Amino acid sequence: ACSSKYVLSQMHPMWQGPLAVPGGDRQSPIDIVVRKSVFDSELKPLVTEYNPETCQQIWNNGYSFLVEYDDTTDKSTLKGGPLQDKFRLCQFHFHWGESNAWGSEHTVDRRLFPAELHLVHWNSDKYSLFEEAVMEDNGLAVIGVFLKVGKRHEGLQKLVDALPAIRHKDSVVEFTRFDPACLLPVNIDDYWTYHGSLTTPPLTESVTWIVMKQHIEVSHDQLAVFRSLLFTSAEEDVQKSMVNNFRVQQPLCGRTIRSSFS
Ligand SMILES: NS(=O)(=O)c1ccc(S(=O)(=O)NCc2cccs2)s1
Ligand SMILES: [Zn+2]
Repeated sequence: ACSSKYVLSQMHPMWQGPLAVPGGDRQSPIDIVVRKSVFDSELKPLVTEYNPETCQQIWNNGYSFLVEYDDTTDKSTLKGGPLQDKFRLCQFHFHWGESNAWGSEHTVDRRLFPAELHLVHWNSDKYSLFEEAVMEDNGLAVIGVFLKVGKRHEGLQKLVDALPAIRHKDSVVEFTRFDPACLLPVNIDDYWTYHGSLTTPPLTESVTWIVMKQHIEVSHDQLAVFRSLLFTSAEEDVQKSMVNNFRVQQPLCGRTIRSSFS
């Protein structure tokens, strides 16, 4: 539906359906067909400068859980790679399945991963607020990292231990001194990049996606704690497990996916 002319309810509970956006021809997520990606030697290495002191809170927004950073100054930033400007980290979150067989939003040659991390940044050279940047063409940059089930991720455990306190939608707890760099793979020089959108409402087509080729490993038990979260708030009488919070894949619509590696 590259030029769909309709949009279903933006409050579609699970956005699982073919939630289309008027004229949406650069929607996310997509399948990354490796042999169709184009090596671009002009792509630079990514430069992340994250300051753990800007970490503020962790909360359940009813779609995922988010770790939010103070983005009132350029303290935690991303530049380089495909980016012309400096981008400020505002939050990171994950998408995962009810089983280890699926859960990621992007796929690589149709391969699904059990989960996917998104580090969300906005263009602080051009805009003064995230809310502005989210509506603009080159407003956002999101780093995607695939998760595989294997050995325990020591850096992730601090975050896993905070999850029981935010089981219900709209619960929030203070969360400080967390360095998101510990969640990046060893090699961040190899990535795919393409122009796409947010994968949840408002679905705006303002994202430069940077999807890492190398995954990180987390343990089965760590991922099980993600699944203990709930979509529903404490007041609701029917509680629903927060699982399968990924969007269905969207048409490429002729877009080119570039790779930083040959
Ligand atoms: N999956 S994604 O990175 O394309 C984003 C979608 C919406 C985002 S948001 O920054 O507007 N926050 C709201 C959020 C909703 C769900 C998780 S976060 S980020
Ligand atoms: Zn996401």
